[in-house]
Amino acid sequence: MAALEELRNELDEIDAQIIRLYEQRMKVCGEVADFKIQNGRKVYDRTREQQKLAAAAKQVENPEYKKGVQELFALLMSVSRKLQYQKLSENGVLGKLPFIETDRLDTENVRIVFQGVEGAYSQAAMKQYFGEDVRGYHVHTWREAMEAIEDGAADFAVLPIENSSAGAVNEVYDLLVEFENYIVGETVLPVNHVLAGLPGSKEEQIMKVYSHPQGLMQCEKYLYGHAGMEKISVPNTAVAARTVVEENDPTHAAICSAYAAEVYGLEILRERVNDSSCNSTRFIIVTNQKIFCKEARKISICFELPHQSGSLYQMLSHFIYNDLNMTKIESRPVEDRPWEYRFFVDFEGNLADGAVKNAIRGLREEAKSLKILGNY
Ligand SMILES: O=C(O)C(=O)C[C@]1(C(=O)O)C=C[C@@H](O)C=C1
Repeated sequence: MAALEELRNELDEIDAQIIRLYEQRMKVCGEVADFKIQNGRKVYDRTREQQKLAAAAKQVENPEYKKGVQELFALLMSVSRKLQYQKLSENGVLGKLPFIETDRLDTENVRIVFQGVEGAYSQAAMKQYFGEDVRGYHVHTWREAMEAIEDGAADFAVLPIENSSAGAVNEVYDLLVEFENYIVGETVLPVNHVLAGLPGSKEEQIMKVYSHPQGLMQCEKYLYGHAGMEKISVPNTAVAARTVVEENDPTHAAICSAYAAEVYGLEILRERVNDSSCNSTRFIIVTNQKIFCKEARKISICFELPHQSGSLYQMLSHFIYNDLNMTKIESRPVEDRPWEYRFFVDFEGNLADGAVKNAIRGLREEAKSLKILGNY
């Protein structure tokens, strides 16, 4: 058997050839890009790539290596596309993104809509972002808040998108796809729930607990330890507090904020019933204009992918090759297409950055549909 040193020398020689061939290949890819710039052709050619992968597999003698060769070529073509998009970007043919850059958000004399009633966490988030004196009003559902923005009845909506312990607020993700509204800001609100009941009632007496499903989820451990408490979902934590007052029953309580308890004249029976001591909710600020601020640092997009092996991997390569830091990925089922998914990705960057334009161009060509949800 050959010594390791010898085998390594052999590998070094093979690798030197691969490197030379790689350089030759990339040089030709650069020429392909020049041709495409001149002739207005798209960088990504799915049919050609599929043919290439099939042809490469055919040329492999040892069947055990077929898969590896295909993976290698998929990667080579992905790197080739990155180089080509870079060239397109340098030649100014990447086209403008349909978003207008602004110095800062105009938040003077604006009207804000939030879901819930007086005392809702969304209201607290609104005040945290826009200030105590902001003009806000509430609606019953997140959909109504989105409609108010689309119709121009309000300038901004404040919607919860994610909780640190219960995860994504799925319905809001779906509404972002359905409506032509865009994210322009975000704010993270620490969420400390209390158990609140009628004045004079006691924690031991409580048989029914009202809250938003997310509120119940965030207090699962506490509720598990109090098995006698029946959990009842209502549209909002502040609605839960109001319901307790309306029902006027000392065995009923709400999981809500201390502020909601105060607004509805309830007594706090137990502080901090949330499982996590750092429980917090991220709220997004939504408007109907396609705008982004100069100093915006996060981009949210969503896309659907062709139902085929490796398509997500290829999409994600656009972040890697453009050095963009992806901070979050979520998936949601696509309506009426069982087992197909839409992906929601957050990544760091500004829509005016070359690397971002480059990545979005690539993503747009490869995805079945791509929507930029906002830069904030
Ligand atoms: O043939 C092309 O049109 C190319 O751009 C070259 C190439 C490759 O690297 O082989 C790269 C991107 C296309 O999607 C297909 C193939």
